Formats: sequence, C-alpha cells, structure tokens
Amino acid sequence: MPVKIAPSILASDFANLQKEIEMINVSEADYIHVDIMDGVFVPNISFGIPVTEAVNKHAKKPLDVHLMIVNPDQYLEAFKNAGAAIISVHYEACTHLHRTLQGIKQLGCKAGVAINPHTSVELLKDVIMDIDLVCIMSVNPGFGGQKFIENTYAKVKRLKEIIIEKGAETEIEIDGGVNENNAPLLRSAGADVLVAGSFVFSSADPLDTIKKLKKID
Ligand SMILES: O=C(CO)[C@H](O)[C@H](O)COP(=O)(O)O
Ligand SMILES: [Fe+2]
Repeated sequence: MPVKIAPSILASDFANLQKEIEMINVSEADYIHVDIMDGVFVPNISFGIPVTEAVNKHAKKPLDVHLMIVNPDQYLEAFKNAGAAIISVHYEACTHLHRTLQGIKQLGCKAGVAINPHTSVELLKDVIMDIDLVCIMSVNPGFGGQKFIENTYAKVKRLKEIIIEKGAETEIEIDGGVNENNAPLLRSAGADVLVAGSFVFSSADPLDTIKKLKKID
C-alpha cells in the first residue's frame, strides 16, 4: 500500500475553510485530519461538532477525526453523525479503552487510538487486534507547528513488530511536526499514514507539497 497523507486542517485558514477543503479534494491526499481539542485534555480549544459537520459537507475524502478530549464516549455518536470515517480517541483519556473501541466500531467507524509521546506502544499489546489505526503523537498534542520528537522512530518500529507478532491489520499514523525530512524515515520505520498540518498549509503550494509527501515511497 502506498503511504497515505492526511492534511490537518488545524493549520488551514478557518475563514476560508471551504476553499481549503476543496484544495484537499483535488489533491492526492487520502484523508482530511480533523483535530478536536477541548481545552481540558489539551491546553487549547480548536473547534467541535458543527465545524466538523460543515467540513464534511464539502469533503470528498474521509474524515480522520482526532479527539483530544476527555470523556470521548459521550461524543462518539455526534462525531459519527458529523461525518467521521475514522475516530481516534486518546489512550490517556479512556478508562475502558476496549469498550470505547467497540463503541466506535458499532457506529460503523474505524477505531483509532492516539498515544502521547510519553505513552509506550507496549501498552497497546492486549488491545491491538481491536484497533484499526494507532496514531503515534510525535509532538505533545494541543498545538500545530511544533518540533518533531525524534524518539518517534523507535516507537514506530516497535509498534510495527507488535502488529506483525500479533497478526493484526492495524495501520500506524504519525501526527505532529511531519515534514519532507522526517517523512521518508517514518515510512521506512513502518508508518502507513502521515498527518501534516503546518508543512502543507504554510507552504507556497499546498497541492504540490501533498504530492511530494505522497511520493516518498
Ligand atoms: O494533533 C495535532 C496537534 O495536537 C495536529 O494534528 C498536529 O499537530 C499536526 O500539525 P503539525 O503538522 O503542524 O504539527
Ligand atoms: Fe491530530
């Protein structure tokens, strides 16, 4: 499978969101990454359900919804109804992760688990068969435009080993500080999906930047 690219609209121009979505629609991107921040789980507030719904009205690519919120179970159905194809919850925000994953799947969405930089991939071993996508955070969640944490490569490699060992079909997504320098290294470590916010939207030609990321294989 070729690498998948998920531009994060967190770094886009919110006042021209429709235009930004239309750019992603005609690009080689695979998903639209939607960052939901509640100001409690992370020290920032982004946007929520109505904006996700508005994005979905124009989107021609699946919405990859990254919930950086406490009590995610309470909002799963609302995000499904707002258009989410993939819903990722944070490991650190779920007391009953297995139950939460079943809940996401029952809604007909792909079930993702995001892990903070301090969270070991070893903690996912017992639930890996139930996870469609692991989102390894390569920055501390809450803000776009942060510096990539180098330890991520080792985490990707180890997680890939666990997935193979267990015979799971889980995809590995990397989120935070992805750029043209670390993308090929992440790919060879075992990454399947690369989220890119600032790198895409701060570039002079976002369409071309997405194309370049897609070509790293
Ligand atoms: O989840 C996120 C932040 O918590 C964003 O998806 C991530 O930061 C992407 O933005 P950038 O590529 O600018 O780092
Ligand atoms: Fe994200």
